[in-house]
Amino acid sequence: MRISVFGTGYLGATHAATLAHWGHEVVGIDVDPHRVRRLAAARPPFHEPGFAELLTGGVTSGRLTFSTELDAVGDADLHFLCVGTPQLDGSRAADLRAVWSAVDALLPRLGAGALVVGRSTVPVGTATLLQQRLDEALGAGRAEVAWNPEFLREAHAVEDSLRPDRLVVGAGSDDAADRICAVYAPLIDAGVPVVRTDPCTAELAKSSANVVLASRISVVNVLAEVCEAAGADIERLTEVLGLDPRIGPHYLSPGLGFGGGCLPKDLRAFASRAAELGVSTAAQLLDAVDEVNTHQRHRTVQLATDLLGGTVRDRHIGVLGAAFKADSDDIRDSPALAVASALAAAGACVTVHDPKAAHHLAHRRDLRVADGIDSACAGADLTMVLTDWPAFAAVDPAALSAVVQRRVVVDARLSLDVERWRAAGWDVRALGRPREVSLGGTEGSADDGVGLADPRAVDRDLRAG
Ligand SMILES: NC(=O)c1ccc[n+]([C@@H]2O[C@H](COP(=O)([O-])OP(=O)(O)OC[C@H]3O[C@@H](n4cnc5c(N)ncnc54)[C@H](O)[C@@H]3O)[C@@H](O)[C@H]2O)c1
Ligand SMILES: O=c1ccn([C@@H]2O[C@H](COP(=O)(O)OP(=O)(O)O[C@H]3O[C@H](CO)[C@@H](O)[C@H](O)[C@H]3O)[C@@H](O)[C@H]2O)c(=O)[nH]1
Repeated sequence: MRISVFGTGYLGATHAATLAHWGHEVVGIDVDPHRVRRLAAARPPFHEPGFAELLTGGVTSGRLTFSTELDAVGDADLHFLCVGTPQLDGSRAADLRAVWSAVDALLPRLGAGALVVGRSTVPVGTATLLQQRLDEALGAGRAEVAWNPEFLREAHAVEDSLRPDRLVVGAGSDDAADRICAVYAPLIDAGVPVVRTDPCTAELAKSSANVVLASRISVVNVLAEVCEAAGADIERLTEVLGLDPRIGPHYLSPGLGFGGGCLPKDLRAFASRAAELGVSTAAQLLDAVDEVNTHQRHRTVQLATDLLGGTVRDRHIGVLGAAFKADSDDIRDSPALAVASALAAAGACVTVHDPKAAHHLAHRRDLRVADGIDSACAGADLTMVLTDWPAFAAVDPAALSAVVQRRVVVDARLSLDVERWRAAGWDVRALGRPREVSLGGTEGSADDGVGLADPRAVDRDLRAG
């Protein structure tokens, strides 16, 4: 099948390469010439495990091309929309300008029977408006709009594309639904469940999933705060919750909360659209989810401040992580970066290390960037693990003791082996974990031996000099 893919970001580039892998002839269209040049040369513009191989396979087969030129769409008669739908400036709503612009660009190229298939995450009702636009411009029945949302996770984009757990096909006609299903024949033959529905339900299927996921994280983080206040342990608590088959063990990790290019903006766009539709209770619930999420960032900054005796000014903080999650270089709405930035704004000397996202920080004047864990933490009064990279969990705390000023770590992703770190003399703090007085304290560490488990002790220490 000859297919065009509009937008070649995390979603579109992965989708285009996956389609070519299945044998389709695919052209990826993007307005960003730099991105297109890289992709055409089989050089991934972002970090995504397995993507380089998939891209190279497609480009070298000749089935996968990229262009900024609309004429490259050629005689493709199925067009996927994978452009960005970020949050609109000054509003919670989604910014759909890229969607409209891609459709306007496509209009003169749509022959009779053309099918435009949305894959971007959009507010419910978008497909209906796009269909109206096509009908007005081309005449009713000439071209059809359908929605086929994508559920891939960054860091797992390739495996999620090659082996999704469901396909949602939202089309107004059986013909359109059949043509979309034909694109995914290898998946359907392999038994991936397909839900055929109308475009509105398909649009909602995607945004609703992200609303549920975001809400689940905020619920867990509320439970973590209660655990902390009550002296209970959130990790044992989520273990118990996960054993209930109605809840399940996945997506229950407490900590710094959700970020990225999807959950935060999709949550807000959903609330905004629901309000437009007159459903005000959605915003009541989802604003609370959003507030709880932001609260995790404030709590983490506050914890750092407390551990440094009430002020972070001129204190050295080694931050491990800038990406919004492990195995990604994406820093969109990254909780890690939000915390690092807030601490720098409060006067701390913040040095950040991230295995893949550091290139995004080159222009930042408020943050120093280190190319390794040791250099990020050299002389640190406080170490903070803000992204769940396995490399951070694998750090040898005894070895790190030699480079830091004080052995105090904030484990904002609850990813460290607490006993091991405590055995090496570290004071380990995490949102949701009971505040244990560290047995080894910081005695014998590179600092002056003041037990940092008690913020008042730090305060005394810092005031003393
Ligand atoms: N990132 C994910 O994991 C993921 C997963 C599922 C769904 N989504 C959804 O997919 C959409 C894209 O997300 P993303 O993360 O890939 O965004 P992105 O910012 O990485 O990529 C968007 C791309 O669209 C291009 N673009 C903008 N206007 C265009 C136009 N008129 N014509 C052609 N290209 C244009 C941009 O230059 C950019 O390369 C969003 O709606 C998002 O919510 C993303
Ligand atoms: O138990 C958890 C799980 C995740 N997170 C955080 O939540 C955010 C989002 O994580 P994840 O969902 O794994 O990554 P995304 O790539 O943003 O994927 C989400 O957003 C995509 C874009 O819409 C959807 O396609 C996916 O299905 C949906 O999981 C990250 O900051 C994670 O650190 C937690 O705090 N606790």
